[in-house]
Amino acid sequence: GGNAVTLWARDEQQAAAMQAARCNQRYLPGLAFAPALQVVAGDARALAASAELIVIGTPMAALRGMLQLLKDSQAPIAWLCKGFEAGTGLMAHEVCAEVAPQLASGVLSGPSFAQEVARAQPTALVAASRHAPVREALVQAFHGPSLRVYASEDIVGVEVGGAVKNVLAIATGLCDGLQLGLNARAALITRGLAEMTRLGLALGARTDTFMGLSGLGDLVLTATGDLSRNRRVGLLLADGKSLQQAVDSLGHVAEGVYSARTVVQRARAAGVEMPIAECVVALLDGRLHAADAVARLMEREPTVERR
Ligand SMILES: NC(=O)C1=CN([C@@H]2O[C@H](COP(=O)(O)OP(=O)(O)OC[C@H]3O[C@@H](n4cnc5c(N)ncnc54)[C@H](O)[C@@H]3O)[C@@H](O)[C@H]2O)C=CC1
Ligand SMILES: O=C(CO)COP(=O)(O)O
Repeated sequence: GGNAVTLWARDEQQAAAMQAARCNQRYLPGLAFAPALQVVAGDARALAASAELIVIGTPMAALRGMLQLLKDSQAPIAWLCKGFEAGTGLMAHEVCAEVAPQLASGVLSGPSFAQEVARAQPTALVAASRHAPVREALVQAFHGPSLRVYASEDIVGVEVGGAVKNVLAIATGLCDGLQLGLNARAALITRGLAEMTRLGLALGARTDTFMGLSGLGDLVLTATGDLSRNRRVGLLLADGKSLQQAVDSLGHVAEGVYSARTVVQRARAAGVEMPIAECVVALLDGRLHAADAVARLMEREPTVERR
């Protein structure tokens, strides 16, 4: 978008290699950096002091540490993480409220495989924050010819959508790997969306958010798109790989593996039924075989169709 961007990396050697090659060989090979992008390592706090907008692009597990590092920043700050924090079960904005409540913060989320965004393929995102200046800064910085950025005040809904769709993508990967059929996949996505919505409403989200980019949008993308790491975990498990083998063979983070338990724990605490997510956790824990998971879901009592 013509903005001057500084990419800070924690690994000095990696930063120097990217700056020299003008490319991220490991994650986005063959895609040249824009001239306005500079890659650095070193003192992140000092760098943040002169930033107009800060974006944290790490897995959920690193968010707390990054917020601690950047907690004195004056600039609006947003994260890209999709998950609930393992151990605490907190959403990203709740982690921020614990670590740095004074920050003007938010999340940029929605259906967006990094490879496609980097190739400037058309993509739509949602910038969610309770602070109007953060929403405005994100739209102004990222909205452009290949990226539409919609604003939302419903950060709870957007973060629940981003976390739960990863768990459901593992389920649909399993479903497709076991060749259960297209009907089964459509059923999983639809009833999964109902689970996501129920949890979101219990945590204070708005219903319409789940019909939006970070709900239905990201669920459809991740559950059906083979670029998804979470979907690939499901496919590998269906192929008989252990969870460790599946995670090792990805070489990238699959957030659903780490947030599935916390999603289910928060649902139980809120009195929300999430049978598909419960099956994913039982599968990941090795307490259930895939074939038994199918039977468990199909043998549930008949009920009315509702959220
Ligand atoms: N890759 C994708 O297509 C998309 C990813 N996301 C979300 O963005 C988040 C990050 O995903 P990826 O970039 O794919 O993950 P990744 O595993 O590639 O990690 C991103 C970067 O964070 C760095 N990092 C890890 N731990 C760190 C720490 N403690 N301190 C500083 N840096 C650290 C890694 O070295 C890496 O360079 C996840 O929550 C994911 O769900 C959201 C949309 C699309
Ligand atoms: O969140 C994503 C796309 O919106 C990326 O999904 P995976 O983490 O499953 O690759």
